[in-house]
Amino acid sequence: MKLIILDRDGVINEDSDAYVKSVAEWIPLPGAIKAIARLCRAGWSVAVATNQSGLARGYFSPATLEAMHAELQRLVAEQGGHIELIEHCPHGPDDACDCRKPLAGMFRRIAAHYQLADLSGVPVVGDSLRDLQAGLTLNAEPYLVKTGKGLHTLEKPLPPGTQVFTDLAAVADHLLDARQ
Ligand SMILES: O=P(O)(O)OC[C@@H](O)[C@H]1O[C@@H](OP(=O)(O)O)[C@@H](O)[C@@H](O)[C@@H]1O
Ligand SMILES: [Mg+2]
Ligand SMILES: [Zn+2]
Repeated sequence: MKLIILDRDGVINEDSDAYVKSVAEWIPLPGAIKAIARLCRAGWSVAVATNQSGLARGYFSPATLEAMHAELQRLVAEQGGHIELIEHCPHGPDDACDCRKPLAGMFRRIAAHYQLADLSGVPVVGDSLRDLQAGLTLNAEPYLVKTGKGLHTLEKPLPPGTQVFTDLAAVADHLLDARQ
Protein backbone atom coordinates (compact mmCIF):
# COMPACT_ATOMS: atom_id res chain seq x y z
CA MET A 1 0.00 0.00 0.00
CA LYS A 2 1.28 3.47 -0.89
CA LEU A 3 0.71 5.21 2.45
CA ILE A 4 2.73 8.09 3.83
CA ILE A 5 2.36 9.68 7.26
CA LEU A 6 3.32 13.30 7.73
CA ASP A 7 4.08 15.34 10.80
CA ARG A 8 2.39 18.73 10.50
CA ASP A 9 4.29 21.60 12.10
CA GLY A 10 7.69 21.98 10.49
CA VAL A 11 6.85 19.59 7.64
CA ILE A 12 3.64 20.87 6.02
CA ASN A 13 3.62 24.33 7.56
CA GLU A 14 6.01 26.65 9.32
CA ASP A 15 6.57 25.76 12.97
CA SER A 16 6.95 28.23 15.83
CA ASP A 17 8.45 27.91 19.29
CA ALA A 18 5.42 29.98 20.32
CA TYR A 19 3.13 27.28 18.85
CA VAL A 20 0.93 27.67 15.78
CA LYS A 21 -2.11 29.19 17.48
CA SER A 22 -4.37 30.41 14.66
CA VAL A 23 -5.19 29.96 10.98
CA ALA A 24 -3.27 33.18 10.35
CA GLU A 25 -0.18 31.61 11.95
CA TRP A 26 -0.65 28.40 9.96
CA ILE A 27 1.58 29.11 6.93
CA PRO A 28 2.26 26.30 4.43
CA LEU A 29 5.93 25.67 3.70
CA PRO A 30 7.03 26.27 0.09
CA GLY A 31 6.12 23.30 -2.10
CA ALA A 32 4.47 21.32 0.70
CA ILE A 33 0.87 21.54 -0.49
CA LYS A 34 1.91 20.73 -4.06
CA ALA A 35 3.97 17.77 -2.79
CA ILE A 36 0.93 16.33 -0.97
CA ALA A 37 -1.25 16.76 -4.07
CA ARG A 38 1.41 15.16 -6.31
CA LEU A 39 1.56 12.12 -4.02
CA CYS A 40 -2.25 11.85 -3.96
CA ARG A 41 -2.46 12.05 -7.74
CA ALA A 42 0.13 9.28 -7.97
CA GLY A 43 -2.05 7.02 -5.83
CA TRP A 44 -0.55 7.61 -2.42
CA SER A 45 -2.76 7.79 0.68
CA VAL A 46 -1.64 10.70 2.84
CA ALA A 47 -2.22 10.83 6.59
CA VAL A 48 -1.06 13.31 9.23
CA ALA A 49 -0.07 12.66 12.84
CA THR A 50 0.49 15.82 14.87
CA ASN A 51 1.12 16.66 18.51
CA GLN A 52 -1.05 19.60 19.46
CA SER A 53 -0.29 20.24 23.14
CA GLY A 54 -1.32 23.84 22.53
CA LEU A 55 -4.86 22.57 23.08
CA ALA A 56 -4.03 21.26 26.56
CA ARG A 57 -2.06 24.42 27.27
CA GLY A 58 -5.06 26.56 26.33
CA TYR A 59 -3.24 28.38 23.53
CA PHE A 60 -6.04 27.67 21.01
CA SER A 61 -9.39 25.87 20.83
CA PRO A 62 -10.42 22.65 19.08
CA ALA A 63 -12.45 24.82 16.69
CA THR A 64 -9.32 26.75 15.74
CA LEU A 65 -7.44 23.51 15.15
CA GLU A 66 -10.28 22.30 12.95
CA ALA A 67 -10.16 25.59 11.02
CA MET A 68 -6.43 25.11 10.38
CA HIS A 69 -7.07 21.61 9.07
CA ALA A 70 -9.98 22.80 6.92
CA GLU A 71 -7.60 25.34 5.35
CA LEU A 72 -5.02 22.61 4.80
CA GLN A 73 -7.60 20.40 3.10
CA ARG A 74 -8.89 23.33 1.02
CA LEU A 75 -5.43 24.12 -0.31
CA VAL A 76 -4.65 20.45 -1.05
CA ALA A 77 -8.04 20.00 -2.78
CA GLU A 78 -7.31 23.06 -4.97
CA GLN A 79 -4.40 21.04 -6.37
CA GLY A 80 -6.37 17.82 -6.76
CA GLY A 81 -5.39 16.04 -3.57
CA HIS A 82 -6.94 15.03 -0.26
CA ILE A 83 -5.54 14.15 3.15
CA GLU A 84 -7.45 11.03 4.17
CA LEU A 85 -6.77 11.13 7.90
CA ILE A 86 -5.54 13.81 10.29
CA GLU A 87 -4.78 12.41 13.74
CA HIS A 88 -3.83 14.80 16.50
CA CYS A 89 -2.78 14.39 20.12
CA PRO A 90 -4.54 17.10 22.15
CA HIS A 91 -2.71 16.26 25.35
CA GLY A 92 0.08 17.89 27.28
CA PRO A 93 3.37 16.31 28.46
CA ASP A 94 1.87 15.50 31.90
CA ASP A 95 -1.36 13.90 30.65
CA ALA A 96 0.08 10.39 30.42
CA CYS A 97 -1.73 9.71 27.15
CA ASP A 98 -0.62 7.01 24.71
CA CYS A 99 -0.77 9.20 21.62
CA ARG A 100 1.70 12.05 22.22
CA LYS A 101 4.73 11.43 20.02
CA PRO A 102 7.17 9.74 20.55
CA LEU A 103 4.45 7.38 21.75
CA ALA A 104 2.78 5.58 18.86
CA GLY A 105 -0.95 5.83 19.64
CA MET A 106 -1.76 8.01 16.62
CA PHE A 107 0.22 5.69 14.36
CA ARG A 108 -1.64 2.67 15.70
CA ARG A 109 -4.92 4.44 14.88
CA ILE A 110 -3.70 5.17 11.35
CA ALA A 111 -2.50 1.57 10.84
CA ALA A 112 -5.88 0.28 12.10
CA HIS A 113 -7.73 2.65 9.74
CA TYR A 114 -5.94 0.99 6.83
CA GLN A 115 -6.19 -2.47 8.41
CA LEU A 116 -2.40 -2.76 8.55
CA ALA A 117 -0.65 -4.92 11.16
CA ASP A 118 2.19 -2.40 11.30
CA LEU A 119 3.76 0.38 9.22
CA SER A 120 6.51 -1.59 7.48
CA GLY A 121 7.43 0.21 4.27
CA VAL A 122 5.44 3.31 5.21
CA PRO A 123 7.43 6.55 5.14
CA VAL A 124 6.94 8.68 8.25
CA VAL A 125 8.10 12.22 7.56
CA GLY A 126 9.02 14.46 10.47
CA ASP A 127 11.19 17.35 11.60
CA SER A 128 11.63 16.07 15.16
CA LEU A 129 13.18 12.90 16.54
CA ARG A 130 9.94 12.04 18.30
CA ASP A 131 8.13 11.86 14.95
CA LEU A 132 10.57 9.23 13.70
CA GLN A 133 10.64 7.35 16.99
CA ALA A 134 6.83 7.06 17.05
CA GLY A 135 6.78 5.66 13.51
CA LEU A 136 9.63 3.24 14.20
CA THR A 137 7.59 1.67 16.99
CA LEU A 138 5.46 0.26 14.17
CA ASN A 139 8.41 -0.40 11.81
CA ALA A 140 7.83 2.63 9.60
CA GLU A 141 10.55 4.13 7.37
CA PRO A 142 12.01 7.25 9.03
CA TYR A 143 12.30 10.33 6.83
CA LEU A 144 13.71 13.54 8.31
CA VAL A 145 13.22 16.90 6.60
CA LYS A 146 15.43 19.92 7.26
CA THR A 147 12.50 22.31 7.58
CA GLY A 148 10.99 23.29 10.93
CA LYS A 149 13.14 21.83 13.69
CA GLY A 150 14.84 19.45 11.23
CA LEU A 151 18.25 21.11 11.17
CA HIS A 152 18.27 21.06 14.99
CA THR A 153 17.23 17.39 14.93
CA LEU A 154 20.11 16.64 12.54
CA GLU A 155 22.55 17.59 15.31
CA LYS A 156 21.42 14.54 17.31
CA PRO A 157 22.06 10.86 16.60
CA LEU A 158 19.39 9.67 14.16
CA PRO A 159 17.69 6.26 14.12
CA PRO A 160 19.50 3.83 11.79
CA GLY A 161 18.10 3.99 8.27
CA THR A 162 16.81 7.54 8.58
CA GLN A 163 16.71 9.23 5.17
CA VAL A 164 17.27 12.99 5.19
CA PHE A 165 15.67 15.39 2.71
CA THR A 166 15.62 19.14 2.26
CA ASP A 167 11.85 19.37 2.55
CA LEU A 168 8.58 17.57 1.81
CA ALA A 169 8.84 18.44 -1.88
CA ALA A 170 12.15 16.56 -2.04
CA VAL A 171 10.54 13.57 -0.30
CA ALA A 172 7.79 13.54 -2.93
CA ASP A 173 10.37 13.80 -5.73
CA HIS A 174 12.22 10.82 -4.25
CA LEU A 175 9.12 8.66 -3.82
CA LEU A 176 7.60 9.52 -7.18
CA ASP A 177 10.87 8.99 -9.04
CA ALA A 178 11.82 5.91 -7.08
CA ARG A 179 8.59 4.00 -7.38
CA GLN A 180 7.61 4.65 -10.97
O1 LIG B 1 5.34 18.91 14.82
P1 LIG B 1 3.92 18.57 15.25
O2 LIG B 1 3.82 17.27 16.03
O3 LIG B 1 2.92 18.60 14.07
O4 LIG B 1 3.41 19.77 16.23
C1 LIG B 1 4.32 20.36 17.13
C2 LIG B 1 3.54 21.43 17.85
O5 LIG B 1 2.48 20.86 18.53
C3 LIG B 1 4.35 22.14 18.90
O6 LIG B 1 4.99 21.15 19.71
C4 LIG B 1 5.62 21.76 20.84
O7 LIG B 1 6.21 20.73 21.60
P2 LIG B 1 5.56 20.32 23.03
O8 LIG B 1 4.17 19.75 22.72
O9 LIG B 1 5.46 21.57 23.87
O10 LIG B 1 6.52 19.27 23.58
C5 LIG B 1 6.72 22.74 20.41
O11 LIG B 1 7.74 22.01 19.73
C6 LIG B 1 6.14 23.77 19.42
O12 LIG B 1 7.19 24.54 18.88
C7 LIG B 1 5.39 23.08 18.31
O13 LIG B 1 4.72 24.06 17.51
MG1 LIG C 1 6.95 18.92 13.70
ZN1 LIG D 1 -2.31 12.24 23.41
